[in-house]
Amino acid sequence: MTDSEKTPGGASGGAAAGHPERTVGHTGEESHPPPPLTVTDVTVRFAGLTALDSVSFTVEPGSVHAVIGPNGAGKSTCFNVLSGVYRATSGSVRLGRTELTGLAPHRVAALGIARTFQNLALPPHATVADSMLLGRHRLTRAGFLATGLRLPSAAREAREHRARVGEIAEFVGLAGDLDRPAGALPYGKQKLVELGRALCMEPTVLLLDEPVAGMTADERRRTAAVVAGVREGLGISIVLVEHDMGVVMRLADAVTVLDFGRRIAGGTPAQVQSDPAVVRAYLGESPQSAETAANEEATP
Ligand SMILES: Nc1ncnc2c1ncn2[C@@H]1O[C@H](COP(=O)(O)OP(=O)(O)OP(=O)(O)O)[C@@H](O)[C@H]1O
Repeated sequence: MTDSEKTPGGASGGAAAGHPERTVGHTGEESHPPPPLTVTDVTVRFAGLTALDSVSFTVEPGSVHAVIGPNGAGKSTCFNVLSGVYRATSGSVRLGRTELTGLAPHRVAALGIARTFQNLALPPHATVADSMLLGRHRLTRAGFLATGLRLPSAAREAREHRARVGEIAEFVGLAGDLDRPAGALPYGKQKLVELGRALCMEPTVLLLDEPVAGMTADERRRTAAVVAGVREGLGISIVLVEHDMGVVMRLADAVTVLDFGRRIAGGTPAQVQSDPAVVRAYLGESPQSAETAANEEATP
């Protein structure tokens, strides 16, 4: 991956111009590298079917970690365990020293793990700004009463949140769309609104569920550039479940490969790309042709 590919506004993207300063969070405090996200021996069983079988991997701080595998490999199950939607039958998921296993999704989110959805989950008539403001909910300090009574403190806080939404909108390339209904935007931009809403939570870990699924080639490139920019500019750890091998190869620092619920390989994109077990399971081709195919997909 070249530097330009990693940066929004670079050759492959042109998505976003301004990075919000990494040190300027909603609190104005200095941000620290996120703790590692450690998945240890996670098993998930559904009525006799083992969807995940003792899977372990670590998402290193500030890295993009892709989870890939053929259909039914267990990627979505893994994603759902990380976001708290599914409870692991056994094993553990930790953010630093904090155990996440068994926490409800809103508790996981409150710990700074934001997610996007494979299918769009935007309020249909809300503007882009209001949709993104939803992501600020957990950071809102003014209580119901202060907001309802329109106290100056609540008004000031609301202004600060809107300003931050503006910065993040610029970062993901939506600055010109803030007042438009999110539902009226092209699909690729709606997905960026979702990404922006997740970033508005000021997460330390971002879980992306097939972020480029259903996009045109141009939208894929723009979105990949934004994701690369998030990693570069904000230092957030990113877990990426994605079918598009080109995007995975371009964005990921590390890849975990699942097949029939088992982790069959892990390493850098180059390592897994030439791993015979991966080629057999995932690509079903000879290592030579698999590598060629992935390289071709990675070429914009
Ligand atoms: N809620 C559930 N109840 C029963 N079985 C499930 C459930 N969710 C997933 N499975 C099964 O677990 C296995 C793994 O599914 P999962 O959706 O995690 O795979 P995946 O890698 O995300 O597949 P795809 O790429 O097709 O989305 C599959 O056999 C699937 O049918």
